[in-house]
Amino acid sequence: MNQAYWRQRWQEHRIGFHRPDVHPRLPAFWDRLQVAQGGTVFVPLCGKSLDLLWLVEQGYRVRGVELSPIAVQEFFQEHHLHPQVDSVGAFQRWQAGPVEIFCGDFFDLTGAELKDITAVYDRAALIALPPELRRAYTEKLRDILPHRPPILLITLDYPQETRQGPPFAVPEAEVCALYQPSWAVQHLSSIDLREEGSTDTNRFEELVFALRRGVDS
Ligand SMILES: C[S@@+](CC[C@H](N)C(=O)[O-])C[C@H]1O[C@@H](n2cnc3c(N)ncnc32)[C@H](O)[C@@H]1O
Repeated sequence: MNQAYWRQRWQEHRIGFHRPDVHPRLPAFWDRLQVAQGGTVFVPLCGKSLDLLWLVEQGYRVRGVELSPIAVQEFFQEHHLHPQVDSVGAFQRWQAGPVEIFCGDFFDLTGAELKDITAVYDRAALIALPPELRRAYTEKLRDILPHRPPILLITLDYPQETRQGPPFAVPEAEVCALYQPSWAVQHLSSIDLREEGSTDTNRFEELVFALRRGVDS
């Protein structure tokens, strides 16, 4: 699951993770974070998700980070947006009004780019990564978000031995181990995806968490 893997997936258009609609858990649970309008929401590993535009419609600015220039270009093209492109550190920054996408490697973020972030939305970022990178990902979040903005986190849970990730299973115990004590973990919901059309024969659940500033901050 290195950079070459994701770049190739975008090149070959193998992007089954991309939804043609807003992820249903975003409008259902976003209010639980109680983020004031006008704030800036960080969306790590954002792909070309329509969730960015939903957040803008709710009155936020959004700042994504995405490795693939194909994803970034398609996002702006598909929504008829005309971005300005410049360089910020190791990133190419694409910006159109309230939407900014930093094109480059999440692990190159320094934190300087995220000082004004008021919340984080993670759908299919943590679960896109294998176990060793999940640890590195959350350690990086800890470094670059010292003010500990609240996070809406969506993961999947299923018997990992039944399929190869990504997406990987990240159960509640692992979420707690990765984020606490920097963030306090509240499990908001478990949704049985087999009741929503998934044909899986094994347990296949989506988990939604609200993470709030914890005791180490
Ligand atoms: C499973 S997709 C999810 C995309 C998006 N969150 C969504 O819901 O559609 C994971 C995305 O992370 C990107 N990615 C993977 N590793 C990355 C890294 N180190 N830095 C930035 N983006 C990365 C991939 O290119 C891919 O678009």
